[in-house]
Amino acid sequence: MTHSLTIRRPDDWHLHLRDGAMLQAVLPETARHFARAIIMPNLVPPIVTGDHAAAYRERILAALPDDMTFEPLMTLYLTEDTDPTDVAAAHATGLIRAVKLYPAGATTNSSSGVRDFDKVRPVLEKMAEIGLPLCVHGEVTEAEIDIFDREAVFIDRVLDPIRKTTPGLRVVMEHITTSNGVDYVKANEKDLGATITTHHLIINRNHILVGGIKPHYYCLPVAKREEHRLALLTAATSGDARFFLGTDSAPHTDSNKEMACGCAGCFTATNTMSLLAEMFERADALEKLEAFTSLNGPAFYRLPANEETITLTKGDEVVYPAKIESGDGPVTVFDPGFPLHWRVA
Ligand SMILES: NC(=O)N[C@@H](CC(=O)O)C(=O)O
Ligand SMILES: [Zn+2]
Ligand SMILES: [Zn+2]
Repeated sequence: MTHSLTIRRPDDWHLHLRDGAMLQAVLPETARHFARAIIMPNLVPPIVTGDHAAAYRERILAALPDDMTFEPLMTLYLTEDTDPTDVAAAHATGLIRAVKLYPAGATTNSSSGVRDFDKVRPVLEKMAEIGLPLCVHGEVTEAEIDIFDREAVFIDRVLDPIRKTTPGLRVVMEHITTSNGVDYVKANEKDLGATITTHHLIINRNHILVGGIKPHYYCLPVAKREEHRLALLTAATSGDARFFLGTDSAPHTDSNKEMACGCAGCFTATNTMSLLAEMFERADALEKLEAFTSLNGPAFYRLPANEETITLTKGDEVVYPAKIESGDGPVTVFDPGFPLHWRVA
């Protein structure tokens, strides 16, 4: 039995750091283990220009504790007014690594997102030309579509048409939650990858709803049936280079989660590596953990894998805080409902 595992230092290909007091509180939780992260641009107001991204990057670096190293990989929030020239310029200097597509109204702070996909065609064409990936929150927003079907319908009605009309566009399907997402990625050899979150490997929709509503398990896209969780676990532990970790660690204060209309998002930055080691061990796939957390993502983003390593060891139960404090109030750390024994040494 393996009790120690050394892997290249991981990266997080989908992360919410927020700003101000919350940024200050959550950044060390990620930087403790992760070398780099793709930083989501859904602030209020969103990060829509290269200038915004440069200023936000400086705020992140200023919030980083002196004894930590971490590289924020910036993104721009795609709107119907996004200027292809600004995108290309921010990409040319290495400032941004992706552009993020939120269908308007799909998730937290997405009201400035895209309503008419034809309006963003010039940006997408420019991105295809320069090889800049599009990260996609893949859910339709039509009121008549059941929330549990929104990812599958998005693939058919929005994503596949966009990919067909924009050949060469490199796409990351963010936080996939269904076997439909897994199958779509597998059916497309080129220019397509997907991030999978830590929590979607662990919970299904029963965890949210059975025995009382659990606001800290509510995120978007919402967790689906068990068969979908199993499809995600199989994809993540397969070693297939098209699947990589994007935690989607999304802090909200407890007062914003535990209310009549609670915010969507699970905060997993603190214990993600312990959670993943546990899930990969249960799947008898610890040897595939490094591909998922540390190799497949850099390969997709055409960046070198990290040279540093981390060592995970298995031992006594891992003690982690139930909540972290932020200047805005406490933030509950994702609790899988079972004890963890793997820790980063
Ligand atoms: N995943 C979530 O449930 N929430 C994210 C937004 C997102 O990634 O969709 C957030 O910003 O809180
Ligand atoms: Zn999202
Ligand atoms: Zn997210």
